[in-house]
Amino acid sequence: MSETLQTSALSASFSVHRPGFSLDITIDALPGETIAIMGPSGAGKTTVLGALSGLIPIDAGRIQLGDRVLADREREVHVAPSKRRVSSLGQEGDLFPHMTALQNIAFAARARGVDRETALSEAGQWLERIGLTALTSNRPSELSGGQAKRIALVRALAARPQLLLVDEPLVSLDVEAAQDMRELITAQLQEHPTTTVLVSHDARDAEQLASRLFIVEGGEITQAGSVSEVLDEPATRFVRALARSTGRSTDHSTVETE
Ligand SMILES: Nc1ncnc2c1ncn2[C@@H]1O[C@H](COP(=O)(O)OP(=O)(O)OP(=O)(O)O)[C@@H](O)[C@H]1O
Repeated sequence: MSETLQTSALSASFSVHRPGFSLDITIDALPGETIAIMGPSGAGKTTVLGALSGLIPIDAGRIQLGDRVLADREREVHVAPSKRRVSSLGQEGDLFPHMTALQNIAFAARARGVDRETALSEAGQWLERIGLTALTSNRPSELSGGQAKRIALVRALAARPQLLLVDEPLVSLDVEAAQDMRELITAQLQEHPTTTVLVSHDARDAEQLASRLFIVEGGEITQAGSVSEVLDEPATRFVRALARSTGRSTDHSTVETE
C-alpha cells in the first residue's frame, strides 16, 4: 500500500483568546514532517491542536494546509473539522466502542469515500501490518491499552489525512509498550509520510519522532528549532528541565548556588 506523497505543508499563525488566557503562535511543518509541541501544563498545547482540527475557532490569523486555507479570521473562513482532512489520535485512542477493531479501521477508510468491501479489505491489511490480525473481531473493551492505541493509530492513518494530530499517544503505557508504540509510529509514518503535529510531556517522544520542537509557554512560542538544537541550548527554565530529563547536562547554563 505504499503511495505517492499526498500530505501537505502546514503553515499556521493564529490567536485564541479566552478570559485569563491568550494563545498567539506561529508554527509550520514541511510535507511529511513531524513537529513536536511541548510546554508546561496549561501552556496552550491542546488549544493549538483544537485550532488545527477546527474544534476551536481562532480569533485572529490564518491556518493553511497545502493550498487549502482551513481558517482565516479576516476573511471569515472556518472549514468544518470533518472537511479538513485532519485526523486526530488522542490520549484514549477514541475507538468506537460498539465496533470491532476491523470495523473501526474500515470506518476511517470509508470516510475517504471508498466502498465497503475495499474499506474492509484495507482494514484487514492494516491489522496484518501491525501484527494484530488475531484481534480483528475484538471490540475496544476486549483490547489492552497498548493494542487499542496501535489500532487507533492505523485508524487515523487509514483516513489518509493531510495532517495528523497526536496528543500524548503514550500516556498510560508502560515503558516497554511506550517504546513499541514509538517504533510503530516511526515505521508507519515512514511508510505513509503524513505531516504530523505531536503534543507530549515526554522529551523522548520529540527526540525519537520529531525533527523540530516548538516550546509553548503561557500561550507563546518561547523557543523553536531542531529537537537537538532546542534541548542542547535551552533558553528557558522549562526547557532546561526538559533537557535534563533526557540526560543532558545543563550545568554550563546555570549558576549553581549552594
Ligand atoms: N474549554 C475551555 N474553556 C475555558 N478555558 C479553557 C478551556 N480549555 C482550556 N482552557 C484554559 O486554556 C488554557 C490552555 O489550556 P490547554 O488545555 O490548551 O493547555 P495544555 O498546554 O494542553 O495543558 P495540559 O498539558 O495540562 O493538557 C489553560 O489556562 C486552560 O485552563
